[in-house]
Amino acid sequence: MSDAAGVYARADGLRFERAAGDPFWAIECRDVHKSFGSNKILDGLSVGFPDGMVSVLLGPSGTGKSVLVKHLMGLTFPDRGDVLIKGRSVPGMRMSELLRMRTNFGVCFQDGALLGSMSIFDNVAFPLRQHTDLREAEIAEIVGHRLDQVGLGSAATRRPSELSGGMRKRAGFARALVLEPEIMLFDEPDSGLDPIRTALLCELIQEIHAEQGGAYVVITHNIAAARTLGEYLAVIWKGRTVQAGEASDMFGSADPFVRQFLAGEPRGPLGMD
Ligand SMILES: Nc1ncnc2c1ncn2[C@@H]1O[C@H](COP(=O)(O)OP(=O)(O)OP(=O)(O)O)[C@@H](O)[C@H]1O
Repeated sequence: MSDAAGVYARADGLRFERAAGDPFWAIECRDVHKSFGSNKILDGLSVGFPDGMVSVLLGPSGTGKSVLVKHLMGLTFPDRGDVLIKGRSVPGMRMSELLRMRTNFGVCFQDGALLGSMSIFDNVAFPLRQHTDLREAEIAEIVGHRLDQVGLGSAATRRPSELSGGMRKRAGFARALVLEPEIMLFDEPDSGLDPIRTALLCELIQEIHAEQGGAYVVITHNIAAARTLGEYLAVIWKGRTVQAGEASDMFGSADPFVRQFLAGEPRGPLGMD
């Protein structure tokens, strides 16, 4: 792709404007193929996630969303095709580059993925102790700030088992933020939360994104959350992008699969199998 300004059309039909030298896509998958044995999972997937926006990745269960995320972080590699993070090819990176690149990702897992034997403070401090040589006083300041940001300032000394599911997710979010990543991935942040806690978590994600910027990618099956959070939506099915684009276009899509999926309709191209 050229670096010049202009309107570009992608393989999946999406058109976007780009200023000269502006890296529009923080993440880009180009014609990615991946099989496990004879099980073809990604079948020529082309999709991008823009910088500076909250994107939502949607698709039926078992369609390859988690496999796609593993490709983004270089935890697995395409059989064919390319994955680019900020324009750099992940499969082309040496191990040292991969490890550096991964510190630029903040990942929020469903249950927070906290270490049960450590306090919330130590969990959030963990990446700073692992990846920086900051002094403890500096670490304490950063951790305190992040815990305040997610509303857990008074829970620092507690263990993960003493927190609710929603609090654990927020603690995981605080931990994912401490290295100031340029890209944040959220794996079903709403899972197990009631609608009010989900709405509050969506608000928090939006607030922190508005403050910090960067590319956020949220995987969810929750269409209400997608509607609230998503500035940019990508719908994948059977290992390919059905449609991707700005939220307003996607919620008005004429594509029968996208319409069915975003409306949660039982009838349409997607059935039980
Ligand atoms: N390492 C692996 N080896 C073999 N098969 C795998 C491996 N990883 C994933 N798969 C298969 O790839 C398919 C897609 O899985 P994936 O977890 O990416 O789906 P998903 O879209 O994230 O689903 P869900 O919405 O239910 O989380 C599944 O059939 C899964 O069994």
